[in-house]
Amino acid sequence: KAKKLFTLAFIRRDNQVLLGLKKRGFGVGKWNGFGGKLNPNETLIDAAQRELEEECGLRSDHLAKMGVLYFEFEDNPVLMEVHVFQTSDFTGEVKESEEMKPQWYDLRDVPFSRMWPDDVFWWPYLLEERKFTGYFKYKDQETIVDYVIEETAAL
Ligand SMILES: CN1CCN(c2cc(NC3CC3)nc(N)n2)CC1
Repeated sequence: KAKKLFTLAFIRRDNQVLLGLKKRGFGVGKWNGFGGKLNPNETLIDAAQRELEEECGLRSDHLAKMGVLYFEFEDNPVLMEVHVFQTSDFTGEVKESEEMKPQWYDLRDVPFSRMWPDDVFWWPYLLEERKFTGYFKYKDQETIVDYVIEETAAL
C-alpha cells in the first residue's frame, strides 16, 4: 500500500483547545487541529511545526507525539498515516490563514459534529494524555465502516 505521511497538531491552554475551520481543500468546512503534508527531507516534527505556524501563527518547540492514525478509503489505494502532536507550550499570536480560521474551544464544547467522524474515538486518549494508535476504514467522507484503536505504550 502506498502510504502518505501527514501531521496534525493540537494547541491546549487551560481547559481550552485551539481548533481551525478548514477553509478549502481536503476536509473543507470541518474543525480540526493544524497540519499538512511533509516536504521532501523534512522530519515529522519539522513539518508539524511549519504547518502549525503557517496555519495559525503559533510556534512551539515542544510538540509531544500523542498518536498515529491510519486512514483508508474503500475506493482509494493510498493509506494516510497521520502523526498527532499536542502542546501547551507555544509562542506567537493566533492569526487566520488562507487555510484555517482558528478559534478557541472549551473542552466541554468540542464541535465533534463538525469534525471528522473518527475524532470522537481518539480524542479521549488525546485529552487524557494517553498515547494511541488507530486505524479507520472509511466508505465515504461521512461513513466509518471499520476501526481499531488502542493505547500504545511507546510511540
Ligand atoms: C493534513 N490533514 C490533517 C488532518 N487529517 C485528518 C484526517 C482525519 N480522518 C481521515 C478520514 C480523513 N481526521 C482528522 N481529525 N484529521 C487529514 C490530513
